[in-house]
Amino acid sequence: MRLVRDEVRVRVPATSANLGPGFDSFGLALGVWDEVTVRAVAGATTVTVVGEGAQGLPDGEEHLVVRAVRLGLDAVGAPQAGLELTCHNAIPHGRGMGSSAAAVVAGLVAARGLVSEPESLDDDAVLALACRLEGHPDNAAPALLGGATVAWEDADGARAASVPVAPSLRPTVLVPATQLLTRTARAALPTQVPHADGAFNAARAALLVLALGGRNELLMAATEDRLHQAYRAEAMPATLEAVRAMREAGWPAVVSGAGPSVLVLDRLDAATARALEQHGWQVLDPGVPPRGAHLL
Ligand SMILES: Nc1ncnc2c1ncn2[C@@H]1O[C@H](COP(=O)(O)OP(=O)(O)OP(=O)(O)O)[C@@H](O)[C@H]1O
Ligand SMILES: N[C@@H](CCO)C(=O)O
Repeated sequence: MRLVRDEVRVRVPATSANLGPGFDSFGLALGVWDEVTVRAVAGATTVTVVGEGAQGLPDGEEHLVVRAVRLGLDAVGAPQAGLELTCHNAIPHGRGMGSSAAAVVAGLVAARGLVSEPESLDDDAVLALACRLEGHPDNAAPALLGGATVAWEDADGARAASVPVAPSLRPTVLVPATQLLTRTARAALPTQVPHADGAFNAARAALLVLALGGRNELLMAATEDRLHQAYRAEAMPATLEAVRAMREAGWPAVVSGAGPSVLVLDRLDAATARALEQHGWQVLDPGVPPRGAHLL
């Protein structure tokens, strides 16, 4: 395998995982995009970040996008090179909007763009590699494929299938100022859950497929969860309180990914959005891109 290009540019969307009952499996692409330019160079690896993460991210080999490019090149037997990265980041970090999965998917799609046989890094291969590096296919799948996805793992690794999304679905994301790392939110989960709660979530997750496809009257029931959100309340009390209040007012609100953002599977009216902004939430109306990460 050879490198056939010395520069590629990749766009990758934010994502929201879980969508309530689909813990570690459902995901939705959101129209907030990071853009990464990767150049293969003779010298040492350098990283320039503009926007989210401009301060505090590694600027060399430890940077997540660099690690993902290298993983992709190694996986197909392509030679490594020095890398010059420029990242224009819009996806907030540590907010439950899939920033780390986006970084990994961007690096792998960049590797696909650099090599002589890009088909050896097809979507199945990229998803499997993304999960080796980042762990969670529920964000990586919609970042790669766009739209809504269900991801699962079998003996061969991570797999994903797309779920039809009605054009009328207009999600809203409420983003707080504070961050919460996924590993902190996962540490709050129990090792076992009641059988009845498993059955409860299985029915809701099945309903969610219908609701995403346009059965809007099912959205409230389809976004109920007993497997993860309540367990995480102590780690993000304001988020769980916002979800509770929104649902009481009739909005299909859930914790976005591992939090602390809130995902509402509906478009808010202006007065509700204004009230939330006054309480410190940034209100996004990102849309659902039907296409995921791609080369520009
Ligand atoms: N674009 C990026 N470039 C490099 N590193 C990143 C990038 N985005 C995220 N990271 C790394 O991932 C960390 C955040 O990952 P984490 O999984 O905790 O949150 P998230 O991906 O934003 O949310 P979630 O997985 O719940 O949707 C950041 O602190 C940073 O170390
Ligand atoms: N399913 C994951 C999403 C975050 O990567 C979680 O809720 O922990």
